[in-house]
Amino acid sequence: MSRVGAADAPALSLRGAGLRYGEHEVWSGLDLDVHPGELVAVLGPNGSGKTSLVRAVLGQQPLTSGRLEVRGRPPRAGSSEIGYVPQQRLIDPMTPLRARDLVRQGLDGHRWGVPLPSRRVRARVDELLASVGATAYGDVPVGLLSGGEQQRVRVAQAVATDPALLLCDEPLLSLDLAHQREVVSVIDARRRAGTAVLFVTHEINPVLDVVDKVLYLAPAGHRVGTPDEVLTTASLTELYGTRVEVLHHAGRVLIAATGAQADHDCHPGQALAAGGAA
Ligand SMILES: Nc1ncnc2c1ncn2[C@@H]1O[C@H](COP(=O)(O)OP(=O)(O)OP(=O)(O)O)[C@@H](O)[C@H]1O
Repeated sequence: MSRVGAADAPALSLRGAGLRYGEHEVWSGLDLDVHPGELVAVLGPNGSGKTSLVRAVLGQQPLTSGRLEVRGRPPRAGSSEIGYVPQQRLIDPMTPLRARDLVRQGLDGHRWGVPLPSRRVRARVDELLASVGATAYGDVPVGLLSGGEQQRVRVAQAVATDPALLLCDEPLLSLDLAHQREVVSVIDARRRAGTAVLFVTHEINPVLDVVDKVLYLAPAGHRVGTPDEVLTTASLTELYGTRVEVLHHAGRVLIAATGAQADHDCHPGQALAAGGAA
């Protein structure tokens, strides 16, 4: 995997970051850098704090300790330096917006004052639609598109301002394998062009070929490293505090929870079926 600018200053940096809600510590002591051209997957069971991390990066949730910086500055809600791809949720078929209108919102959403001339906007929207392979359905009402097509359009919307950091919050949920592959390849194209990507997911396998590092959040702590370092029986057994088996088969990672506590925390059926991150 060639990495564009791993030597450059990180687009996202966390140092000793911690978050708690009242007495409930979600995570603490988190150190993580995501450089331009890197893709970091955030994995972990339900309730491990993945969404809380996304909200912290978006500037919606203050840390309780440590530091979080986007391009060297504290995060700001609504920053054009962050592109956000939300969880896949089907858009109502009656929504009166075309795909290109949604993408245009990505351009206008951060902009104050004089609007861009409409010819330039149209050209930029066309370019963005083309970059995610959505030219053919740019004029189709977005609610009539398939889940995968909608997700491509959301990626185009998220990268409209050419953000330094692309934050993807379980963008593959409820997509079939073919659509998962397509959406991952669209996101990976941005990554290869130098965008830093933080990709929250329940399943590592759809992104295994493009991931540089993994942040695994778990009940007994967290770990950052390459997939080979983090997704091992020893490492996950330690993180869950109970026996977890990691198997590699046909280029996929299969995670099987065997202890009673892990059965509760890891959703082993999903993990075994989907090669998920427990
Ligand atoms: N605003 C809040 N106030 C209090 N507790 C919260 C708040 N938001 C989240 N939590 C708790 O913090 C923990 C982490 O939640 P979070 O939603 O970040 O986890 P998650 O890994 O995204 O979970 P899932 O995979 O189920 O979406 C959970 O125990 C949750 O109940």
